[in-house]
Amino acid sequence: MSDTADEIDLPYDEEETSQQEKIQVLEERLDGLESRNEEMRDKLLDANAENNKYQQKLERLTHENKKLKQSPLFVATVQEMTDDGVIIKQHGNNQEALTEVTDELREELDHDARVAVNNSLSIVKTLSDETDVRARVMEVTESPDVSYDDIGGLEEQMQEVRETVEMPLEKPDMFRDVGIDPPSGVLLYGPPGTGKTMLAKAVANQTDATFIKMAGSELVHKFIGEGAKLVRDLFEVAREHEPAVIFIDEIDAIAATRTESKTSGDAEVQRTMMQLLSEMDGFEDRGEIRIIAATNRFDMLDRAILRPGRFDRLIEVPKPDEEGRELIFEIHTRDMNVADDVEFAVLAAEVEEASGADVKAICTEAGMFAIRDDRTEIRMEDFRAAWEKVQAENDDEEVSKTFA
Ligand SMILES: Nc1ncnc2c1ncn2[C@@H]1O[C@H](COP(=O)(O)OP(=O)(O)OP(=O)(O)O)[C@@H](O)[C@H]1O
Repeated sequence: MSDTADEIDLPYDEEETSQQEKIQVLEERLDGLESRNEEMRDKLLDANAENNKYQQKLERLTHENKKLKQSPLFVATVQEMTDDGVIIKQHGNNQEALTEVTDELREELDHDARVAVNNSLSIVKTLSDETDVRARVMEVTESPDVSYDDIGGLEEQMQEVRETVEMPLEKPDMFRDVGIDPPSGVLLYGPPGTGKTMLAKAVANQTDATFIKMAGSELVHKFIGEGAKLVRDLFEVAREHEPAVIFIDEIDAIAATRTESKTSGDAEVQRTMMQLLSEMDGFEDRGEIRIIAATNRFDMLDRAILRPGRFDRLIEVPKPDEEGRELIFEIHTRDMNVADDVEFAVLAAEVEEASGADVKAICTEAGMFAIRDDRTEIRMEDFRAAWEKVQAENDDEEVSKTFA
């Protein structure tokens, strides 16, 4: 292609063509070039979008890869510092071991120091104090910013959570006067991304309670040997923060049906679950603490945790129906600049099988599509393209879970 005006090959004979003809020919050429330019620009945008998609995929896979490579650490306490190395005692199984350390690490260590060790019992890092581990697995929010208005399509579930968690916190006297015990624990079960965490946060917000969240999988997989102790800590932190709502996510990780195998991992899980049950059983005068647990794997739960006095109120949180999806679209687009032609009822019908979390992702992605197209208004086509993208991402996640 020519870069300078001198090099341009003119589509007419300079001498013989009239001025009028020249203008016409040049205008035609300009039109052609403009439309080519437009085409190239579209292609470039598509390529950029594609590039973005692969970039995101790459990031996700890199993250997944990193997660897979991180093996869990065990917690131990330093018993003795000897010339031959450091004697540590593992939590959980109380096994002692002699391990070598570098001079730098030795300086940081002391008798009774808590350390994290890897599979071969080498010290990986020192844990400064108890709150360190606590902070890693416990999320404490004085006042979560989710209200019932932010939840779409779970009317019945909201009603039930309000009766079983909110009422006992707000009107404990009523239960006493009537002479019944409020339900001990409430178990929310259903597919991922359907609003279980939101429900627990909203009830804490409504009752001005502190929201304390712990994920079952972190309890048993992050710091092996600490599970039971962390459960004790969890209830202690709740007592310190009354009124409080304890939310145990992925409870199946600590309360899965007992397996026959007696691996140390299983024993650890058992100990953690026993601690949870004993905290709940011995929690007669629970005061202003309510417990909500959540799971995506109801089928895997050990029935022991569902006995009366434990998680004895079960609430199913399903994927939203069409009406629910429409409400969730409305909630998540409250602050978005949506074009007049966008009809959430139509979209809700189209995004069959979408969870609440999917609908939220669609709204954010639709906004991204508008930005990419240099627009500030989000159109119907953006939402549709976003649904395609969210579906593709969900499929990718399924694949990486299968290979994990
Ligand atoms: N019913 C809903 N109404 C409004 N937003 C929702 C709803 N369900 C999910 N969402 C959106 O999806 C996000 C994830 O939902 P949430 O964490 O409550 O799901 P969950 O059921 O606890 O999922 P998981 O089982 O994966 O922990 C929320 O932050 C919210 O933005």
